[in-house]
Amino acid sequence: MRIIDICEVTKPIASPIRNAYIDFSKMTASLVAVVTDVVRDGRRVVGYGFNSNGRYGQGGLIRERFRDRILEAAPESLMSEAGSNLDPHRVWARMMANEKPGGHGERSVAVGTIDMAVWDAVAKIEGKPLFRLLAEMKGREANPKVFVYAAGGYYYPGKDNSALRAEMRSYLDRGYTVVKMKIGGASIDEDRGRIEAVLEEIGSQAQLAVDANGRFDLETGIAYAKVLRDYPLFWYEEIGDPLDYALQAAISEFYDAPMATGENLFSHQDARNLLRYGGMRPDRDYLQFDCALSYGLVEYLRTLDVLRQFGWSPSRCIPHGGHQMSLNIAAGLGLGGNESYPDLFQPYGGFPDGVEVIDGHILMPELPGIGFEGKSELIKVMRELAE
Ligand SMILES: O=C([O-])CC(=O)C(=O)O
Ligand SMILES: [Mg+2]
Repeated sequence: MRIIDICEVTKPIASPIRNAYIDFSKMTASLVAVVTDVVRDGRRVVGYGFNSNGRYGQGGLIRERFRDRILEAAPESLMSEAGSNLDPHRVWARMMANEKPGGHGERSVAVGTIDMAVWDAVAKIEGKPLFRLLAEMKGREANPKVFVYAAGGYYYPGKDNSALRAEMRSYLDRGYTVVKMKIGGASIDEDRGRIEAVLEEIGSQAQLAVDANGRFDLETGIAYAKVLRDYPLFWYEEIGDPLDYALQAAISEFYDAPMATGENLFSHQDARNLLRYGGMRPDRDYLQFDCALSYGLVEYLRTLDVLRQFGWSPSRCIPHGGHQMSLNIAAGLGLGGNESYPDLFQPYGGFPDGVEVIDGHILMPELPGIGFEGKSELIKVMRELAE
């Protein structure tokens, strides 16, 4: 068997929203297909992947470097020992040949996107859901019930507190028990009003997480911590620059309740530095590394090894990104859950058709691969690329 082609297309996922750092008016994502010569159920096996929101499409890097490295490799050098499937670790090593360490830039997004497609193909060739394959690989029991929370609460032109409340209410109506909103894109007084409006709306039906998207300096992060600690928040997310571990550690002196960060750390080395120097607490804080932005699942497995070395449980991980890849990792490897954007970044995010959120959890359907074939709007776009 072999990979016969790798296709990429850069697609818009633009919307008029903004967080404290960026707007999404020009946001794009790369969609990738890894085309194999394997046939299952009368159909060519094609693995699909895409990067999650927040970083832009990576067509340049994919087409100029990573695609060709894979296609130029001897097919048997990318296969498992048994020769019956691709070995994602070997494909990964091939992609990263002649790449220096450190300074991860956005090549981690390009590699993560292709890596997602490789895992999708591998699980389809095995004829199993990826989460079942991952659990088998690690000798553990899969748990198809996954916690998900609703991310939104963006700043939006003309959006007032009643619109924000209505948005959050709609998430509760759809079964979510944790909702997230943005902070740091307005004055602290305005944000306080927004938070109080949402807390009044959700009452005891749900919990609220807030996300500063790395906007704050130490002084502002502490000022917000002093306001936020009066509320029963689910977490206080990405307070300062993602690579400023000393800032993260300093905030923990002002904020006892859970904090979350990691969506902009793109390697297991960066994750290790966060755990070494960031003052994050394994009994309450959350880690949001997103494989689709950070060299894929091959690298995420290394990150999970780092967590173990530092005494962290995988259940403290609730990845950023709202994609089905992380749902599979959560169900297969025991993560604490996954993000979800009920109204954004479609058709890429979300769940297979018919999957409902009940009491803050979904049940993974038994679909081969990552499960994209179960989401009709998504698979339609994917097949336009390669089938
Ligand atoms: O607004 C964004 O860039 C997305 C984000 O931080 C999140 O989902 O946590
Ligand atoms: Mg975030």
